[in-house]
Amino acid sequence: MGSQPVQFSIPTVDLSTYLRDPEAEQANEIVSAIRDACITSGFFQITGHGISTELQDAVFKSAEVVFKLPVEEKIKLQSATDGRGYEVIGAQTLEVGMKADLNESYYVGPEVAVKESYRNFQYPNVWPSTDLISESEFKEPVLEYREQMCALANILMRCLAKGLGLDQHFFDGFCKDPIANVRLLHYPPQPNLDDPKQLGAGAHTDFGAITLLMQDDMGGLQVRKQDTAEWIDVKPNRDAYVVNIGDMMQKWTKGEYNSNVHRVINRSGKERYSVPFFFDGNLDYVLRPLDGSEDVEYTVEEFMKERFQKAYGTK
Ligand SMILES: O=C(O)CCC(=O)C(=O)O
Ligand SMILES: [Fe+2]
Repeated sequence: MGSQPVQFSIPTVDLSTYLRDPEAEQANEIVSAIRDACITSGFFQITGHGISTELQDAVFKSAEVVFKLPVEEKIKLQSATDGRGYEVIGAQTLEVGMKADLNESYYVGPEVAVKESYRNFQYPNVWPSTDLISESEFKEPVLEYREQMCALANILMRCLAKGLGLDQHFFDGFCKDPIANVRLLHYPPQPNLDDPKQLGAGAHTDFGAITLLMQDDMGGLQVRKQDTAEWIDVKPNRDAYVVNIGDMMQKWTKGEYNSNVHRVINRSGKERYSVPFFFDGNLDYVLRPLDGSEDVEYTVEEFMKERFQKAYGTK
């Protein structure tokens, strides 16, 4: 027991027992399966998460509706600030040396009061005119979804804390009033399946604490198995969230939890939709090394600014 090295895996874990009673004996098995995933692949899938199919369908529908708008309407939904509203196809090239990523996306954060100036990462949302898309078709389901995903992320952070041998409430302060954004993503089919330089999303790691991804049935997400340099397909499962560890959590845990490289190639011949939810914690939270070592402390805001600067030279 415990002496076998943990194998690379992307397990599917049913969270329902944990949700019913986090103190139950079986809940410990869930915590332990999630820990094994976090220390190897950095990826796992969860079913039994409690988010309704109706709400998920409504969010996928919102994505379809917004991306079907004419290009001249979509570009009006771009924001002057990063991380909100529409982003055109090819706006990002996540992997150096590759063609621009073949996706378009739309970012939604929490609603904020109108002000003269905004703090980093706390910018106002951009909404399509209600002449184009009604609030009940877009704004309402996406905001409701964001709320529910925050609650689910909070629960997962408790599992992650337990998996590190910490009190389950250890991350509660980090989770309060978090920077947490929904990204609606649309990947057109690859025009040329033999072009190795064209990816839907180039190889990258996520920046924040954890990402919870809802994906359709098309497939295309791949995770890097570092020891063999293989790309492992993440099996699409409409009922599951793909959860992965981000760079902030990797650094915070001194590498115990793994922020792994992943990419997307839409080989399905059809449109692919996915909806990552990036959970990055409270901007003012001070990240202290979990092993109690005397490293410098830094806030979530400082970490995220530095990470964005490294990737895009902005902020
Ligand atoms: O669309 C996907 O499956 C993954 C998207 C992703 O990795 C990201 O947006 O960071
Ligand atoms: Fe990602």
